[in-house]
Amino acid sequence: MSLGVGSVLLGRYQILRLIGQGGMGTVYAAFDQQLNHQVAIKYFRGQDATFQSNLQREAQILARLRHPSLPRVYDLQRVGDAAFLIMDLIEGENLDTLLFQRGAAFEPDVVLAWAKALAPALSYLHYQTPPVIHRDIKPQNIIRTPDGQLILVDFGLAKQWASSNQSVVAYTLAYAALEQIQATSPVNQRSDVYSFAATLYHLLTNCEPADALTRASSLINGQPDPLVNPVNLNPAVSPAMAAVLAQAMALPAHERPASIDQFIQQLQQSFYNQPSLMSSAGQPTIVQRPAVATIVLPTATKPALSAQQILQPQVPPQQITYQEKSESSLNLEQLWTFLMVLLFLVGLMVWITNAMN
Ligand SMILES: Nc1ncnc2c1ncn2[C@@H]1O[C@H](COP(=O)(O)OP(=O)(O)OP(=O)(O)O)[C@@H](O)[C@H]1O
Repeated sequence: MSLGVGSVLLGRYQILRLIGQGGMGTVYAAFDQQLNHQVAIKYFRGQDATFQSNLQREAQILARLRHPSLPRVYDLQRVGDAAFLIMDLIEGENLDTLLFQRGAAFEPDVVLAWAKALAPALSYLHYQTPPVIHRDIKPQNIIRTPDGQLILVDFGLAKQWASSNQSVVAYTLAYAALEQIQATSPVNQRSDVYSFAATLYHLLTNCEPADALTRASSLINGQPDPLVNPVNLNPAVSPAMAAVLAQAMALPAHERPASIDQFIQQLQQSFYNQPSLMSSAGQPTIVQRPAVATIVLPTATKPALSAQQILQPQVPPQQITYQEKSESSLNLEQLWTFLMVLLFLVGLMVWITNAMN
């Protein structure tokens, strides 16, 4: 089936351009000639009957969803072994493109604001009955619209059925949780917590995180976890924020925050309670000493320089000597004053005794 630019699909949708191609299908922008508006069409081809009926069931669930940060799904059309999902066309740039254009990591306050804007959409998916798991959260699937809104695209859709098909990769390795890659245990909202944290890690460091499979095999072979501490990649990230990300990217699912809400709460607390070594403007920030106790980096993700070492203020030895010196001279002064007062009192008593005699 030809889906060239200008061709009309299903007697109604004129293909405007190719948006992108993934493991499961191809996404096009099209013009709906019946309703006179633009849509996005995801084209799945060469799928068997089981996949098609699962896709239909899931599309029915997605069509019921209404959230300002999610595209609306309108229709699913099947032609032979191909299927077309019709949904809102989200205009704008995805965060992967924005990161590439910028060529540098985003500031923690910007990433935190984005995370807070996206979290309600993910929670909304997770609170559905049954829960809708996104399964492919990554910078490429988050679009910033021209008015600055963030929209999460490409959610859920039949990826759980695709994962049983060896020829289809229904996730993106760098952001996928271990249980999703290995298909050892059911994917749940904690799997999305992993992918969401991996996405934020990428935005905060401009580096793709080491994938869960590589990390797991390193640990099995007694090697250190290759996941680089984000503090070492971007000093504007605080050690506390890095610790929250590390926890959310824990390889065992049960060690991660139980929900997106919990993760966001922890991330927000880490941002406001624990300053980084550099302010977002690139100026050194004073690091509060008492916060050392709150830093718990899992040993698996310990950086070359531990959080404890980074936070420990380096006091030059001569300063300590100076402080010791000044303290002891203060004691001598007090002793000298005390002796003078004692001498004066003894003299006074001698004078009074003589005067009385
Ligand atoms: N409704 C939409 N509006 C605009 N762009 C979209 C929409 N849905 C998906 N996209 C974009 O289309 C591109 C390709 O998506 P696609 O889902 O094919 O790729 P993928 O996520 O890499 O792989 P997969 O097939 O495993 O989902 C992505 O960059 C995504 O941002």
